[in-house]
Amino acid sequence: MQIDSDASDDEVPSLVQPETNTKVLDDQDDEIPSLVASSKDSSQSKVPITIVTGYLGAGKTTLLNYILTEQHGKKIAVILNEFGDSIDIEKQLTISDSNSTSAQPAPFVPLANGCICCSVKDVGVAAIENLMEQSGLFDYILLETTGLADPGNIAPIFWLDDGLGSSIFLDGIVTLVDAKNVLKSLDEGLGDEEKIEERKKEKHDEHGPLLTTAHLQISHADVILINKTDLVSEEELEKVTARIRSINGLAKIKTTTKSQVPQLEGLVLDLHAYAEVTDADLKFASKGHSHLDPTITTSTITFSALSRSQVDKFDFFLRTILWEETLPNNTLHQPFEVHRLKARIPVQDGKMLLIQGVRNIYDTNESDTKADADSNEAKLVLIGKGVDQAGFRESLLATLNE
Ligand SMILES: Nc1nc2c(ncn2[C@@H]2O[C@H](COP(=O)(O)OP(=O)(O)OP(=O)(O)O)[C@@H](O)[C@H]2O)c(=O)[nH]1
Ligand SMILES: [Zn+2]
Repeated sequence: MQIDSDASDDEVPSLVQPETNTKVLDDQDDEIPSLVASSKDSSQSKVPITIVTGYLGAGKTTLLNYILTEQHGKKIAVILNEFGDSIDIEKQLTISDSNSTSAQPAPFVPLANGCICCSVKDVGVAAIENLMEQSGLFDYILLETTGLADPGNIAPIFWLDDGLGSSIFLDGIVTLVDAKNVLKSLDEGLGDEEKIEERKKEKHDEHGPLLTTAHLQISHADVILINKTDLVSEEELEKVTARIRSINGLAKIKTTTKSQVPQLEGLVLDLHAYAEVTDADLKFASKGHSHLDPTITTSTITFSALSRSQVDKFDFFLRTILWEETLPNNTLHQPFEVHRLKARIPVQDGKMLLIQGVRNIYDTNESDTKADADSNEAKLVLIGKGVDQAGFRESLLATLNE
């Protein structure tokens, strides 16, 4: 089954071949799922969306096909998305905001296992809104982005409380990488002097190796599937895994062949990656993995529980690093760029601050969660460029003790 045409960019791909659809039907004669709204109140509940990203040919479509034929008890809307960069998305958002009723209805193709497919070739976000008007038809959205998409531009659209986020919530980002080609893609930011000079001008980026799309897709991921394991040796696979782990210390990493994930729950569906900040995740990231990649690293800053009066100071620190890309109380730092951020910060009055961030957006929740006896320590995990410089911790401590 093919639901995406890789060869052609201006043709709406045919989503499901009829014979495949029939075959799936045959497999489950006794249980034909209905497309009627489930018993829970779907007008109230938000629908989770998982963004599936990955470099050209990494196996995204293969993964979606696999999910569409697996039994998972969910009615999944699959969206093949062709919006590439932030400019396009913003344009589409504006169009669909002012004119959402006239958005072309996307063609839906119901599948026997309860999935529905929808092609969103050019309409982008408008089609998702159109989908939402039919909520009740499905209870999960999977969005396949094009090979060159930067998930850092897409994620905030679905994470924010206003706008589209009101009916959809971002469950997480799954990045597929091609085990055979990913190291080459990551190294593209290093070589070719002329190209680097050119891109430096474009990006106003004067320091260090350049970010590649592969870096962006790995640094923003909550789950990384290293696919095409059949094409590499065990040693190569270990090398790839270590390099990816050094970039993103927070993500779950699994290896797959033909995108066959061992289980969908927790690896593709229901990741809760933007809802939870677990102690286990942060502890894992804090173990201090090797710095194998010169461009992006994961860095953990640990410090003591905050007093109530330091909570605002911590927030000031976050605003300054995320919005101004500078370190407060430190004028000598190297440039940096934060892609992903998670923190668990105990406050002395017994509360716990749970913080999530993607690029320059962050969200702080104060919970009654008690700190574990062995981890009354505050942890801030940062993934990005230049986040491992010592200046981060010094700046944070100076700001907290002002
Ligand atoms: N050898 C091998 N081939 C694979 C594997 N997974 C997928 N492929 C093949 O790789 C090619 C690309 O897979 P797709 O699933 O179309 O990749 P994609 O990420 O959707 O690609 P784009 O849409 O072009 O970005 C197809 O021919 C797949 O059959 C794998 O684990 N091993
Ligand atoms: Zn594809």
